[in-house]
Amino acid sequence: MASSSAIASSSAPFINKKDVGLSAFSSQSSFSVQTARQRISKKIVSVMTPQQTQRTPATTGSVKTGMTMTEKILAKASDKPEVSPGDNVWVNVDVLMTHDVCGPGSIGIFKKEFGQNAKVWDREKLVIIPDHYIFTSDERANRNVDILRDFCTEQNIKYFYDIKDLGNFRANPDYKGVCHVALAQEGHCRPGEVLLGTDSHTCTAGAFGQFATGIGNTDAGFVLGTGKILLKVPPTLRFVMDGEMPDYLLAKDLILQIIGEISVAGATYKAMEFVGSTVESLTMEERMTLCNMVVEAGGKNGVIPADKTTYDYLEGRTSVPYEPVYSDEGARYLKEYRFDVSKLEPLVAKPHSPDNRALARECKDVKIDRVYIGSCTGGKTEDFMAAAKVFLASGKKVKVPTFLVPATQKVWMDVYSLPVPGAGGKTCSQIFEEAGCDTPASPSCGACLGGPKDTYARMNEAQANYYLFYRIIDLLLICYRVCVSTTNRNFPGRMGHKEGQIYLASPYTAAASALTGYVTDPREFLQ
Ligand SMILES: CC(C)[C@H](C(=O)O)[C@@H](O)C(=O)O
Repeated sequence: MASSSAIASSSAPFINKKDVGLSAFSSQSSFSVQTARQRISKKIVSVMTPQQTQRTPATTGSVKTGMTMTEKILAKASDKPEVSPGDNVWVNVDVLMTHDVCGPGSIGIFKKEFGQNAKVWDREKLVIIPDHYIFTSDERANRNVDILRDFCTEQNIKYFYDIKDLGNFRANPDYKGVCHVALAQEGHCRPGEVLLGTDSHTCTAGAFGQFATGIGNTDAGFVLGTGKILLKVPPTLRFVMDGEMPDYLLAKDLILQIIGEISVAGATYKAMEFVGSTVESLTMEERMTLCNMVVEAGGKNGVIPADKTTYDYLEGRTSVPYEPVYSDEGARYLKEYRFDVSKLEPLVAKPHSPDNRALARECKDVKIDRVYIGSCTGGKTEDFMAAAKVFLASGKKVKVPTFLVPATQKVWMDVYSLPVPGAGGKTCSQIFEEAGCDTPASPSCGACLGGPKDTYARMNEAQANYYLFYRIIDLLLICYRVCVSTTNRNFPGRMGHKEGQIYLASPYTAAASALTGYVTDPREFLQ
């Protein structure tokens, strides 16, 4: 048994480190440093100093430490009464998702380690979603989908969202599109569970009050064989967002605000818990946008407590019983940030980093040559509704090519069928057509991460045959290789062209920018 002093010295540094991060806006909120200090000292009282060797009732094992919801989910999944940040625990996995880019590699590792005839641990807990490089003639990309299909047949996998006819996605009723959006729509995201995926944006599912994180192919190969993973429990950062959300802001602005504040490394291997009245007011799709980009701050997972909004969304989508968990009153947070959302303004992340934050209104001098609306971050039904709202309010036509890539087949249907509020029954697709946008494309990850050369809306580089000619054109036009995009990453080369400049923005800001031809604050059209 560990001595009391050992417990004290291992616990104390974590608690002593607890401090409160003040956002640029928190000084205007009701939050006070004094309150934070009082809370910290309350915590320290319950920790034994190294001199206290004798046990007193307050320090016996009968007193449970408060846990965050991330810790609670991991405790439950590892059959432990309690876990603490830094603990390494074997976790039982509820759902493993993989796609066409990482599935074949994960399957290869599974077969190598567990044998050619091995069976996956649970044919109903594996979800396979081709979504990345789908509408392409690239043979290796096509082969990846074939490998997934063969594996699913061999293993009798229950949830495989296949696509065979690339010429007409609608001829493939099982095909969904972007995995993170499809997982939610198909009821695979459930409060209190552990969802892993071979994709960094698997953190999106934290919006459902579950532990969701991306893993590599090797880990996925192991999960395929055992249904387990060894995880280090992350400490939690708490983001309290209060205040009424102005009607020119979207969740994308909130997460760009946070990443700009804490940097792309600010949450490395940490859980990011989002709470507060603003978060409670967000729809599920907006909550997904918030959690989707935690990985752009290095976060291990993002998480939002489940509530009525969550349960309503899940109604009819899943029949699997689930058990939501909530952070304890006395849970330990590494740091707390507070935001008064009513004071925030529309933002962009300038090239080439998601933390390169700027106010959209201060980037008016940035001329653009295209707009891209799509991806797991910004290609959901509500993202298209938001863009349509701006086009409708302006009554104008776009000035640059505007590419629309619905995340999933359901989003595509919504774009063509749901009436946009206040538009006299018009659908998004009608409004987009009137505004002069490109016709909504087949659902997939599209050009969010470049993809093969023939990917729709990819920012392409000069072709080899005409290299010199195109290189000269490229150099002449270089200042116009600029895209405003609702996606999540703007690293060099991310959407294809290695000299491309990507400004990450909300669907409001993207649509406003399409109408002017430069980075534009949506208030120009929404007020
Ligand atoms: C292809 C995949 C491994 C990658 C990821 O993990 O995020 C992609 O989805 C991305 O957005 O960059």
